[in-house]
Amino acid sequence: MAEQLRLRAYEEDDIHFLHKLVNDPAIMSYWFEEAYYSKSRLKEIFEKEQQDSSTRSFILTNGEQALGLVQLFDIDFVHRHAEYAIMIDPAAQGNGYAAKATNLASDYAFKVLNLHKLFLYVDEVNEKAVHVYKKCGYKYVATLEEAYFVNGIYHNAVLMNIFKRDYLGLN
Ligand SMILES: CC(=O)SCCNC(=O)CCNC(=O)[C@H](O)C(C)(C)COP(=O)(O)OP(=O)(O)OC[C@H]1O[C@@H](n2cnc3c(N)ncnc32)[C@H](O)[C@@H]1OP(=O)(O)O
Repeated sequence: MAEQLRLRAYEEDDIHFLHKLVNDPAIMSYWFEEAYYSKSRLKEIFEKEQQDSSTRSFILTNGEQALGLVQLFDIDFVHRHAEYAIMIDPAAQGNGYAAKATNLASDYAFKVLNLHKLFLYVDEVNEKAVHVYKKCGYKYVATLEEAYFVNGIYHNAVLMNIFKRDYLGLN
């Protein structure tokens, strides 16, 4: 089947898919989070999100197949910015999906939500992710020294951002 990547709303049924990813330390260490999520906690978070206009959680799909999770969160409709994050199922990694998903999220943020800016924090050692973000137009802003404690040591985080005018070539 030809590749048909899209983002769709994260549904309650996706908890089973997500449960595997958010309990994987190889993923969650790069989200600066503990890989410790029960299904009931994920259900609570899901239900809270349904009442919360500041988050958009998407499942990246190819046809019916779930490939990963993409989030726009802390969406601020006054200042018109949001934070971006992504995780791809390890079974689906290495296929170039991350840049496509990141561009789909930027499309949504800038063309649907009319945001002005997206930003993200990425572990300095996560070179693959940094490469993807640069490829998608994110620019380096600053390094936050020893911002997150991961696997026994403090890691520097890199703050990156992208503006709507640059993404859409409106300059
Ligand atoms: C703001 C945040 O969300 S930061 C946290 C990001 N999430 C994570 O790190 C969680 C765990 N990791 C993942 O989920 C995934 O590995 C992701 C999302 C980081 C990347 O998705 P993948 O499917 O692995 O990568 P994908 O195949 O799409 O692209 C990888 C790109 O990086 C390049 N790459 C791979 N390794 C490296 C490296 N060590 N240094 C630089 N570039 C690299 C590849 O060549 C490819 O680039 P190209 O398309 O220009 O050739």
